[in-house]
Amino acid sequence: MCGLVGLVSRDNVNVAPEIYDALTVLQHRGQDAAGIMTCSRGKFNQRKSEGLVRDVFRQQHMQRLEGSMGIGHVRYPTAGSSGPALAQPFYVNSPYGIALAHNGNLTNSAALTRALFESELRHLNTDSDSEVLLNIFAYELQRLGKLKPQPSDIFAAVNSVHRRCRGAYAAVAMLVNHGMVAFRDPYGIRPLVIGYRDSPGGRDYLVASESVALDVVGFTLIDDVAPGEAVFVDGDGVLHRQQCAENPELRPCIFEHVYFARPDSMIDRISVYKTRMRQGSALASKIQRERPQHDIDVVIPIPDTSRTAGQSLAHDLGIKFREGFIKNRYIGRTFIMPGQRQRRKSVRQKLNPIRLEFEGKNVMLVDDSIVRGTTSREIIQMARDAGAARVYVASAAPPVRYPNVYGIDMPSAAELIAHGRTVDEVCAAIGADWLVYQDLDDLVRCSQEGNSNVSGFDCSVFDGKYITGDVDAGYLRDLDVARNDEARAQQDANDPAHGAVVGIHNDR
Ligand SMILES: O=P(O)(O)OC[C@H]1O[C@H](OP(=O)(O)OP(=O)(O)O)[C@H](O)[C@@H]1O
Ligand SMILES: NC(=O)CC[C@H](N)C(=O)O
Ligand SMILES: [Mg+2]
Repeated sequence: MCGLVGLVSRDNVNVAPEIYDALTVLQHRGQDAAGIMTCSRGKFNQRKSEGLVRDVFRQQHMQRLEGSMGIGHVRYPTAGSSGPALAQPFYVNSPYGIALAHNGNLTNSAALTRALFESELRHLNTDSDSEVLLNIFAYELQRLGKLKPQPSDIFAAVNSVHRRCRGAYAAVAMLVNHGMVAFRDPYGIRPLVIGYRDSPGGRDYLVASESVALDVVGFTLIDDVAPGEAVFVDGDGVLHRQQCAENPELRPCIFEHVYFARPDSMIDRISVYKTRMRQGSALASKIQRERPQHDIDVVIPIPDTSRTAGQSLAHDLGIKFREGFIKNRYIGRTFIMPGQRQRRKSVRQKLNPIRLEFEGKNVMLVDDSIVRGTTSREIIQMARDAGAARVYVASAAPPVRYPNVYGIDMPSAAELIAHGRTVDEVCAAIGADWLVYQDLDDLVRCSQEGNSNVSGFDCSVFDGKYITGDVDAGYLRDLDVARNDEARAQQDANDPAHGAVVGIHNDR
């Protein structure tokens, strides 16, 4: 999952500091690389590199990032290699000069790459699907041949993107002298919002992956960008919106509600926080139904994400809720780290038990999800080492059994602990005394209660049904071979530099 931001201001100010602030609250969506591009006096300025937002941008970079229009990105790789060359935004010089930032994952980037190369005579310098998306958009805009593109031209190009690209894409692009456009795939798999702020020079617009980014820089939410819709802020600062897909149908990724998004975000008018509270309540009902005579003494969340669901679970069960694990606030999210060794080590560095909450007690540990099982395995052992009598585990999401192809880095079924295992087998594999999972119907209901107009969600990691209809066994096999942990470690060993940043000057 990546995070993106785009800002156009009518004031004659540099927007880079605000983009920086917005990226810091989207950091949970991607920890590998970060970048900002701005536009001033008909030129792009850029800084992008591997690392966290706070490490990538120094004062000298911020000074160079001049301009009242800009876009930014935090990356969590799901396609291509890691490394500086794949940090975003991406740039093409023609037409107009376009920079683009993307959250999601294209499922037909191999076919599109061939078409771009063989028929459209375009060069791609990386193996990033986001560079593919940018070039498809650029090619479709160039074909229209306008010296000054009108909103209808921008929307026509987005329509062509929808016809050609498959998979998940929320994107923001900036066109030198002509404005900023943001669009969301026809299923709205990844989130995207737009907000405004009135400044002395007129109305400013901000698009972002999550509404928290609007909050932190003082913008008011206008709306979610609808599935298939494009929003375009032209060179005069006027906002245009248009539906650009033939059959849009909102099917947002439910894993955003489970894990990815911040609880203080609203996605498709659904409060992530309230949804997680409902998840805890639904889980409590299941426990009461299935084990009315349980002997749980205390409910302990595995920080951070499960704290919200853990509270309502404990409340509804009428059991004490205790913070039994303290999180080292300087360690990032472990699940989105590359490589299993780093993930396992980080769990130990990140969480430390408070012994007295465990000694002699039957503890129910709550997590939002169990994916590879890295966290639960370690945590259960830590709870036992801290003296717990019995260790029960509850997951606010159902078993994760299928790979994700829409922007979450779970490419390999074999790496998922619940793949091909029954609940009892997972329970044994993680070393718990009892394991209870949320039912998928309940999970969907918890999200839907926030907005009954959302008639369905992409639940592919739980049910193996891929909403874009183009993901078959062959695709999943190829993805597994190319991107499982071992394959990527091998790629890193073969090409540690992952290529150089080609395009715009990006000094250190
Ligand atoms: O089964 P696993 O493969 O370990 O993945 C699942 C775990 O990873 C995530 O935590 P993470 O540390 O990434 O972030 P958090 O602090 O937001 O909970 C998630 O919240 C689970 O705890
Ligand atoms: N998680 C994402 O949204 C990733 C975006 C893009 N597929 C990349 O790998 O850079
Ligand atoms: Mg966690």
